[in-house]
Amino acid sequence: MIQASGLHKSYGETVALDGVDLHVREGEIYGVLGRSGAGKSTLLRCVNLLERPGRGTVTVAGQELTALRSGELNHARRRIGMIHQHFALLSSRTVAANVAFPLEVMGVARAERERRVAELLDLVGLGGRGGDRPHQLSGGQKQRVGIARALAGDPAVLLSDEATSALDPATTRSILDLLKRLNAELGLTILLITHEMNVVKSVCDSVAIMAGGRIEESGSIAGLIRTPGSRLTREIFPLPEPAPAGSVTLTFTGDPQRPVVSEVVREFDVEVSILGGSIEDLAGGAVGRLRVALTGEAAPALAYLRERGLLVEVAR
Ligand SMILES: Nc1ncnc2c1ncn2[C@@H]1O[C@H](COP(=O)(O)OP(=O)(O)OP(=O)(O)O)[C@@H](O)[C@H]1O
Repeated sequence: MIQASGLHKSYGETVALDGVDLHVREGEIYGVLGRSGAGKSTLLRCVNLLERPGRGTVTVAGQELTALRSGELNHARRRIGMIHQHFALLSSRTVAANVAFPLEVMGVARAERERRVAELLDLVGLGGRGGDRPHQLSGGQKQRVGIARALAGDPAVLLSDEATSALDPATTRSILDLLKRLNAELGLTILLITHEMNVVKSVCDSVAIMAGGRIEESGSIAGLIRTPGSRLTREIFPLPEPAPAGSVTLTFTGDPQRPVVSEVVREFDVEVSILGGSIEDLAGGAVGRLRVALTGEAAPALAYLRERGLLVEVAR
């Protein structure tokens, strides 16, 4: 649904994007995670061509945006909604008039506009609040207005620029739940940028980790969790690094209740000491990571664990 290839962008001497490739599949929630200055906002602005990349191409919903002239580009951008950290609402307009704004720009007739605005406000849980002004709303409600406005043009893709960074944890949760529901019910593809691992953990199907204008690691979360040495896994499950020589780190997906450790102790001549670990609920299900020291006949026990689908990493 979104394909960016070889994106470069510089501001004077500062290289903000240094050869970025991004592939977001239709219907997924894709997170771009990175610290301040990593290049996330620049990447997002290049995806809808608010910023023109110095090199590289961007294709959204089958249309190569980098090949379009400005008139055609404005039209193509209707398929791309965007929400912002500080909501970007017009304070002089009512909630309904904020949501109606893109429809006015598109030339949608008044009766149809009113019908659509009422429908969008219901969709985001703000039915009946159309007459309010933005200052009468909480931060979470303002972001709901931002989401309704972004959906007004019936976009194929929603871009989210740190949409929950200004919100408290409970409100963040409710906005993430709303995005997840819109993704499931409307089939909306969502590309979000964030510096918060919690956002990635709770809603994303795929992720790209950015640093210094480059993507260091990307892919589906389920796939990265099963990739030896994955940085994402290390960041979600922080264990002391480097792992002590000879220690074994086990990553398991699926049923966290399954007694794999007691199984190996029972089946093999080994003893297991637990050095650390945790279990996390990710969007795709529970994942656990456990660091252990094995004494005795370790090799057949490790083979047994691998056969059961665990990722087994032995520190040298
Ligand atoms: N308009 C601009 N003019 C000059 N430099 C810029 C501009 N926009 C971004 N940069 C620089 O490009 C680099 C990447 O910035 P960008 O805003 O994309 O990072 P980010 O990961 O989104 O960080 P943040 O979360 O702080 O916005 C930074 O060094 C930044 O200073």
